[in-house]
Amino acid sequence: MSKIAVVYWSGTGNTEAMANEVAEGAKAAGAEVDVLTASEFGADKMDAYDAVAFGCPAMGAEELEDSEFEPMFSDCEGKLGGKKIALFGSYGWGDGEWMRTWEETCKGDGAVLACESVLANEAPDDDAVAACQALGKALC
Ligand SMILES: Cc1cc2nc3c(=O)[nH]c(=O)nc-3n(C[C@H](O)[C@H](O)[C@H](O)COP(=O)(O)O)c2cc1C
Repeated sequence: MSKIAVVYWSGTGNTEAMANEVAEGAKAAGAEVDVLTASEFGADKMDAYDAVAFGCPAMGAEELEDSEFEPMFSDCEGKLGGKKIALFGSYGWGDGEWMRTWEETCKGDGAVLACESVLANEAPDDDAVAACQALGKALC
């Protein structure tokens, strides 16, 4: 059974809702899943998981949330080489630039992106919910 971490930051609940759907998808595919906030995770926990889903909304000016998520994620970057991961997050008025930048960072770190990243405009709609569940399954 694969062990998967779903690690997220969410200010108003949209990315949290996505995280819970990712977890449901992974559990339905038979994985053991831990859902953790950014402050509960760090590089020291990476080796305990076969795969990690990272979720963060677009914040700042098309950036990762900078007080909790970005420091945690930077800490994990040294452990991303060869690691199976997937990215998700909610956004508002932008065009997804934060996610494209984030994907490039992960590729540069040598991470193995298990599937397309999932973006939701504000609260996840039915399509985004289904895509989050599929993302969870893809990590198994
Ligand atoms: C401080 C702040 C900065 C934001 N910056 C962006 C941005 O650069 N691009 C964008 O598309 N949305 C931006 N948003 C909108 C959020 O990404 C959007 O509301 C998202 O659904 C929040 O997700 P959450 O509920 O998981 O916190 C910003 C929101 C806040 C509060």
